[in-house]
Amino acid sequence: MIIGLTGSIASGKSTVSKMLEELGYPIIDADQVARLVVEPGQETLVKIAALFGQDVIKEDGTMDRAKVGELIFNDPASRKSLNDVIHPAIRQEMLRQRSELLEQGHETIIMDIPLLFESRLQHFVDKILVVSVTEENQLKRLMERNGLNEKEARARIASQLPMSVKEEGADAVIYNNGTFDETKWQLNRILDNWQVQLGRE
Ligand SMILES: CC(C)(COP(=O)(O)OP(=O)(O)OC[C@H]1O[C@@H](n2cnc3c(N)ncnc32)[C@H](O)[C@@H]1O)[C@@H](O)C(=O)NCCC(=O)NCCS
Ligand SMILES: Nc1ncnc2c1ncn2[C@@H]1O[C@H](COP(=O)(O)OP(=O)(O)OP(=O)(O)O)[C@@H](O)[C@H]1O
Repeated sequence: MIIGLTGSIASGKSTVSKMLEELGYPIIDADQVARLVVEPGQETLVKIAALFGQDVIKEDGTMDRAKVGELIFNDPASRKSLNDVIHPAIRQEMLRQRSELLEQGHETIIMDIPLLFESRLQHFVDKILVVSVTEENQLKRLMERNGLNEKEARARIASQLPMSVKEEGADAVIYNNGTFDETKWQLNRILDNWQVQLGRE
């Protein structure tokens, strides 16, 4: 079974993904893949520099994530241009990792994809698990974690589909507003319900 783990920015996907990893499930992390495909020497990074200018490449040849973030979270047209260049590369690498894990005999694979709904990738997965959070907690956690002011944090939240739309498309929802233990308890209950097998035991 391929489980798609998604939610909104700072809703707690990485937190839940870590819990799943501790339980022994293999994880494909789209945010990590997004970093891989822009490493120095990658064609995608050259395309991004052509889009936004050499200014977004740091002296050591890596992408200036803060600069690109500032551009794309404040301007839908830039966001679309970046997505058009980077998403095909991310999709290709995620599918490669998925095949590799299936070949290794894993029965359950977690694909942590923040933009699963925005990019219409529902067909990549068998079940969709959404990590939800109230807007108040989301804003507070995002500002704290990324050191953003309220305006910057709101711009990032607004760059994604509303939480309610994602909940509607979910097979199960984790409400991540309480303690970490409460979140873990909800996760375990969902895995029991779905009768998820680890495989390779
Ligand atoms: C814009 C970038 C450079 C900012 O990097 P930064 O290190 O500050 O953030 P990070 O990569 O950890 O992403 C944090 C979160 O931002 C949100 N986010 C990232 N990219 C996008 C996007 N194009 N549209 C909407 N939300 C996004 C996601 O919820 C993600 O989990 C980076 O997010 C990026 O390369 N984005 C494009 C690739 C992408 O769409 N990634 C999302 C998963 S496929
Ligand atoms: N139940 C919780 N109680 C308190 N803080 C939490 C809880 N869950 C997550 N957090 C904190 O909120 C922040 C966002 O969580 P996390 O990084 O897991 O979100 P995410 O959905 O993976 O974010 P992104 O989309 O930006 O990658 C982190 O600093 C995390 O430690």
